[in-house]
Formats: sequence, structure tokens, C-alpha cells
Amino acid sequence: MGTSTAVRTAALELESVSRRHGRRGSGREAVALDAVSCVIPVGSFTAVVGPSGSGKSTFLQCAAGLDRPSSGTVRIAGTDLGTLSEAALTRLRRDRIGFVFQSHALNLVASLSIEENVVLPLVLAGADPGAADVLDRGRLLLERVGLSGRGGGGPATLSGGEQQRVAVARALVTEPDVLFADEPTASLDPESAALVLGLLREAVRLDGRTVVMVTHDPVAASWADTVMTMDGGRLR
Ligand SMILES: Nc1ncnc2c1ncn2[C@@H]1O[C@H](COP(=O)(O)OP(=O)(O)OP(=O)(O)O)[C@@H](O)[C@H]1O
Repeated sequence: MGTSTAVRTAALELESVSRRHGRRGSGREAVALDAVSCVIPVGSFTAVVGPSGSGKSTFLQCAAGLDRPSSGTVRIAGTDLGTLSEAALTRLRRDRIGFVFQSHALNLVASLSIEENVVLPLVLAGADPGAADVLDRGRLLLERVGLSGRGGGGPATLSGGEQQRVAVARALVTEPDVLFADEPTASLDPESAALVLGLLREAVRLDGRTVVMVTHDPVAASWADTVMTMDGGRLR
């Protein structure tokens, strides 16, 4: 196909993606996302900014396969999400996408150790949690986020900023095609926020990962290579 080069170098592509909410026949429809198209290259760090209600969360939900668009196409590393069954979409989210959410309290499983949280996506994909390569991967990532030796404790033994760093480690453990972050620093003080943003940037620079981050915060957005602004459901 003529688009093969674009597909190979794009981590994420949206083609005229719309998401409408509202009851059919009621005549009242909210257009949360209005024919949005974009190509996000492999190895880039993109911030999605815009006023409240502009469609940032809807963009992220549709792009990450957490919500199905009303129309249009979303591709992750060339795979059209619209062609996938619910089960296949769940597998794609687990194996090829990383997530960091806004609230550190929601990111980690309180009943698991920090180390177990980091390798959870691998275990959910069928890896043996006691296997040497799984344990090594968990340890390496904890070292990467500056938390060596802390893996045995529970998330409650960490500060909010440290918990978000563990969430970044977990989001990276599967070496995802795209790491999506939804206001990852909203609940953090500026120093902790800078550490988390530095880790995201490092994942792009050192490992060639692709990061798409929604944020209200211009300081957080300034860490990205590209800033996309949403307004009224459209990309400006
Ligand atoms: N389930 C829904 N039903 C109806 N309208 C919705 C629904 N979800 C979102 N919307 C509307 O779609 C628009 C975009 O919402 P969205 O949450 O994507 O914006 P946002 O930019 O992320 O806002 P914020 O920064 O406040 O989180 C808003 O007008 C919102 O009210």
C-alpha cells in the first residue's frame, strides 16, 4: 500500500476521528471530538493542551482504545483499532500501550508490592512473576525511576511523586508503542512533577518511546517536543 512508510513511522494516527455523545433521536448531541486528524511519529513527546471541555480527555480515551470513536480511524503502530474485537483491544491495551493516570492513588494496586506493581502488565500477559527476567526488568525500571531497593514495600510507603514514578516504570515495562499520560503531574508539587516529566522525556530520548500527554499545565507542556492545542473538539 502507498501508505506503508507513513504507517511504519507513525506510532499513533487519527484520521477524521469524531466522538459524539447524546441520545439518538433526541436531537441533542454533544460533539466532544470533531473530525480530528493527526500523525504522531515514533520517538516523539507530544503534549495535548486546551481549555476545560475542549476534548483533551476524549482525544486520549479514543486514541488509547479506551473509548470507541463515533466515526473515523485510530491506528496504533499501524493497527486499526476499529477492526479489533473487545478482547483483542484489551490485549492491545495491555501489551502495546502504557498508561499513567492523573491520580497516583488510582495508578497503583495497594495490595501488591511496588515491584509487583511494576511487572503487573507482564504478569497479566502470562509471564511468571518469579521468573528471573521478569524480576530483573522490574528492578532495572525501579532503578531508572530512582527507587532502587524500595520495591519490596507497598505503594503506601511512597510519596505521591514516588508513586507516579512507579506508575511510569509500570507503563514502560512492556516497552509499549505509545505511553499515554493523563495529567500525570496534576497532583504533584513542582519538584516531583519535574522528576516525572524528566522520566517521560528520558523514555523518549534514550529508548525511542512515544509519549502523548494531556495537561492543563504550560510548564508540563514545555517538556514536550510538540504541543497540540484543542479547542471545541478540534485541533487548532
Ligand atoms: N459522556 C459524555 N456525555 C456527554 N457529553 C460528554 C461526555 N463526555 C464528554 N462530554 C463533553 O465533551 C466535551 C469534551 O470533554 P472532555 O472531557 O474531553 O474535555 P477536556 O478538555 O478533557 O476537559 P477537562 O480539561 O475539564 O478535563 C465537553 O463539552 C464535555 O461536556
